[in-house]
Amino acid sequence: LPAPAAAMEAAPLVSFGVVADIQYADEEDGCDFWGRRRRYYRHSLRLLRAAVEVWAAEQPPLAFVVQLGDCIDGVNARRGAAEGALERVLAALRRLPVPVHHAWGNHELYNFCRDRLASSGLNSRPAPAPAAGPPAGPPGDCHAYHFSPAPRLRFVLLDGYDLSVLGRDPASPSHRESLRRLRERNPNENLNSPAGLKEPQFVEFNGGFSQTQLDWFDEVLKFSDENQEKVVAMGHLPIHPDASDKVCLAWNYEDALSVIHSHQCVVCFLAGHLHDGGYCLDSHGVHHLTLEGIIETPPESNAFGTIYVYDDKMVLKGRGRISDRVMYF
Ligand SMILES: Nc1ncnc2c1ncn2[C@@H]1O[C@H](COP(=O)(O)OP(=O)(O)O)[C@@H](O)[C@H]1O
Repeated sequence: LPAPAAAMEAAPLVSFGVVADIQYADEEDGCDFWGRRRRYYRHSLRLLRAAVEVWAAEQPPLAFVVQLGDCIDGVNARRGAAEGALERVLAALRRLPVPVHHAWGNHELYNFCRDRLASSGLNSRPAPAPAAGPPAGPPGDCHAYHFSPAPRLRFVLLDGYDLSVLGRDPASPSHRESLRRLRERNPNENLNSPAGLKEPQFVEFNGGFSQTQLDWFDEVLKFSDENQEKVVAMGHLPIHPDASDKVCLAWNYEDALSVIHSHQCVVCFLAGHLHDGGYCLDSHGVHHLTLEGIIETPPESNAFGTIYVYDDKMVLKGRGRISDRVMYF
């Protein structure tokens, strides 16, 4: 901003850091499934540390950071390196004096079962639960919750792998139900393949939202509507086709969108998963921002951002291959 405009800009209600798909592993560079995109497994930790340095120096200080999932890569599981890799990522983030909210992605679930995630540093559900307002989260082991960092502003973290064949005991009813849903729409022998599917998001590396989670989400948004709050919702998986490719969406993204669209309060949905990033303003005025992933970012660049929330807009200051963006409400 030119100086006079900058001087007129009021302080933000809150500012926070965002980062997606770090996918750290102490491994040589690799590539994506198609062999087209390089994945910088080892450098990703250096890029995260550089992000943390920038965030830590920000004035006014950030209120929190959102890590949108896939913080370590599935290759760690095959090498018995999951715990060590996670500890390195969490240690980098611990240099920040603010809380970090962690979405759980497919790569967390390649490395850990949900019980282990719940007892790890990736369980970011605040304790104790808020005294007033809607329930802190849905019942069960879903990693979804809400918090209010400033008056009239609420953040809701959703768990897109609540319905999933990843991270749950294959003998559990929830795994069986998820596998049934997946097979119903994906007849491929390799359930990671979207080949020939009418709904290409029905692959094993995605997941969905249970009705229990959607009902809870609806209850939170009802409370926010009644209290004139603005809501930023977020999760690993994108929920709008115009902010994603056809494959990388949550299985039942339409259900999450209908909950959002039946309320006034949601202004933005933040996601990761799609390493190329994406953005759209949907038909109901909700901004869908999918962040570029660190893992496919060359070591000389970076991919993280800071979002400043004002009464009438959110301003994304992107670093490296993430662009600046102003999102009006
Ligand atoms: N088109 C596809 N057909 C079959 N398997 C696929 C396809 N795309 C991805 N996969 C497999 O699905 C898993 C997740 O894909 P990947 O691209 O690594 O996801 P992420 O972007 O979350 O790292 C990998 O095991 C990958 O080999």
